[in-house]
Amino acid sequence: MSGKSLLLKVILLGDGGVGKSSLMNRYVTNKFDSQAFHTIGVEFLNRDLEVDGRFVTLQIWDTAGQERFKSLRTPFYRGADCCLLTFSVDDRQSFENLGNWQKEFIYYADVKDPDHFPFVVLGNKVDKEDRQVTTEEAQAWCMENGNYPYLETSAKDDTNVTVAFEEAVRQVLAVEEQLEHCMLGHTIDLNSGSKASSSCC
Ligand SMILES: Nc1nc2c(ncn2[C@@H]2O[C@H](COP(=O)(O)OP(=O)(O)OP(=O)(O)O)[C@@H](O)[C@H]2O)c(=O)[nH]1
Repeated sequence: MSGKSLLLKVILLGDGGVGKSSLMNRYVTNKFDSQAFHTIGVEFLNRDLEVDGRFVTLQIWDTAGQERFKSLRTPFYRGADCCLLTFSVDDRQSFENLGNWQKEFIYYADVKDPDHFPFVVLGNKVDKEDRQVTTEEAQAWCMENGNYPYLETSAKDDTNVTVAFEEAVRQVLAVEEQLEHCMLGHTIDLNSGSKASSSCC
């Protein structure tokens, strides 16, 4: 891949066993392990991609979802450009815990402007038949909690996995573009001597 690449850090958060490591491994190595072990602390893998003409190196951080590993994962939240809040559609509790993961991330990543931070929500394991969370209620949660994009994935079947990581990149690029737009607006307004409009930043 040629051209200057933008390094983006995305982080996968969610309950233990929802499939975070499996999503990362499917995306980066195109492999799936039906006997995957729980993650201890954090792990990361890189993948280069091109989204809408931008070259990006995606650094994907996979965290341990089990509560006992909280102190090992939270120091790695800072500097993340996007957070993928993940639950498993066959595990209602993992869906109900999404709000806790969102709060934990905002606190430990020290997000200054949570309303504009790019979160993406993933409902994983859609290949399973014993579903406990409907698409509609997951979409409703996303609407109510920040109007986040929602994608249903399967690391096992490779459903929407690439789409999910590309969506994370698009969300980050959109925020970046908005910031650039606002800064440009301020510059123009400052040059013309008028008060800068703050409608978008
Ligand atoms: N059927 C199905 N099983 C999956 C899928 N994704 C992951 N699994 C299985 O679910 C189990 C847990 O997957 P992991 O990827 O280790 O889950 P995790 O969220 O990383 O778990 P922690 O490391 O404990 O936080 C493993 O047995 C996986 O094989 C999926 O899309 N479909």
